[in-house]
Amino acid sequence: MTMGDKINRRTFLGMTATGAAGLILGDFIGKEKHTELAAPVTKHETSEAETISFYGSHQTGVVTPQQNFANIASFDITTDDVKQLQELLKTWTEMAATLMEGKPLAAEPQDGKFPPTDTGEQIGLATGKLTITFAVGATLFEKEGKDRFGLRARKPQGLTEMPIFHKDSLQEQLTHGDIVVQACSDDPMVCFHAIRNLSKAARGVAHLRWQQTGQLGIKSDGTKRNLFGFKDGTNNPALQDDAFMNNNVWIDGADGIPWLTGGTYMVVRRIQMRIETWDQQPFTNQEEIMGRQKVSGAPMDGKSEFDQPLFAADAKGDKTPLDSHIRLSNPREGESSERERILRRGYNFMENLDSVGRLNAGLLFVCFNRNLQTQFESIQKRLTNPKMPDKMLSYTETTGGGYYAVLPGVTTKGTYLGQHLFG
Ligand SMILES: C=CC1=C(C)c2cc3[nH]c(cc4nc(cc5[nH]c(cc1n2)c(C)c5CCC(=O)O)C(CCC(=O)O)=C4C)c(C)c3C=C
Ligand SMILES: [Fe+2]
Repeated sequence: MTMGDKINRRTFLGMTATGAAGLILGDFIGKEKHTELAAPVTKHETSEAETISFYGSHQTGVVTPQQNFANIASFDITTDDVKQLQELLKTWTEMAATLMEGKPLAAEPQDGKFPPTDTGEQIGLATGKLTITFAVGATLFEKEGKDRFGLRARKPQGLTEMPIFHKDSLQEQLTHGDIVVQACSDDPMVCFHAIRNLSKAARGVAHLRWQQTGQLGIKSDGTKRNLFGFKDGTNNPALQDDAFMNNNVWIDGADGIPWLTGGTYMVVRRIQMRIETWDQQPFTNQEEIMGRQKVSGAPMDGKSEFDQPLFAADAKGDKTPLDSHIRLSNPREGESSERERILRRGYNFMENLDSVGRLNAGLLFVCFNRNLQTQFESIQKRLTNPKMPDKMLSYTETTGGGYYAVLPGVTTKGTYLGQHLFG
């Protein structure tokens, strides 16, 4: 192929897969792509172990071992033309596959008279196991009573806008959105680059509604800690536990939403933590609030982190307070507790001071589950029950987030994210 040859989407994917050449994705949207073969580019130095394939029956970024950094961005669709929405999803599919491979979106320089296609700040960086996960909110199907894209009948019954729970302080500009994109990598620049370029490609069709970065401690072995200083994730299900994922995370034919088979539901909550107040609590109070020992992560009645706590039915001689976070999150009442279990995948956030000089920091809580109402909401309602709320609620305030349906994975090159939604 020579310079200036036209290539179609399938050729494009074939070429990026073999790393044959750099490409111009063109203006991405609304026009036929002027994908031309440009000068060969230096291949990014990415080792096999550092890149994750975009393709598969489930999207990545759910059961993928957690990378150290995240950038979650929520978009509002600004067009009411369903074709433009489909075109955006096609473009994002190609871009995500390319970005996750560690390839540039185009070989630069192109025509110097135009802005570059790829913004370039990732050049020379490894992908850091970049994953990009796409999910849709309830408003994509219906907004203010309007069937925007002819998709109303396809809305999963359980996919609502995230309700306001007791003590929530949701801010409109930090909440909901039509499509959410989660980029995770061991390099924060790579996350930013992904979101920035997806957003740039969406110009005129979708715009950013909110975005939130998050991070974990980098060089720690074992369970990472949250900003209250506790190990967070100890009793998360094992990522290799396929039986758990099939029962509690992945949506299948039995859920009666064929276009969502292979997907899951994602909950995002931007939870502000009242760090200064927490830091004044005595050590033992902190442990009683959480229901775990702070240094080791062991249960109150255990010795090491992965010991299982024993909750006595009558709470006599029981060392884990009834209103502690872990006891309310998981009362361990047999089968019903097992069915409720979720997969958590959150990150810490630390930003500038707030308007009254407090540390603006907290937990970007993310979880995945197969049923929003019988899993996440059931747990959340116990934690926020005004009769016996989670003690930790006095030190947290949720300001944003949303409910989203994670689209099934893309199995075949040439097909695109959410394709079955329109079928
Ligand atoms: C509704 C779901 C949950 C929210 C919201 C939530 C917020 C939140 N959690 C912590 C810190 C910890 N959580 C821990 C355990 C835990 N949390 C939830 C659910 C929510 N947490 C569950 C289901 C569990 C597992 C309970 C169990 O099975 O034992 C822990 C303990 C260690 C662990 O198992 O991960 C900590 C610590 C914070 C700081 C927070 C909001 C700011
Ligand atoms: Fe928790």
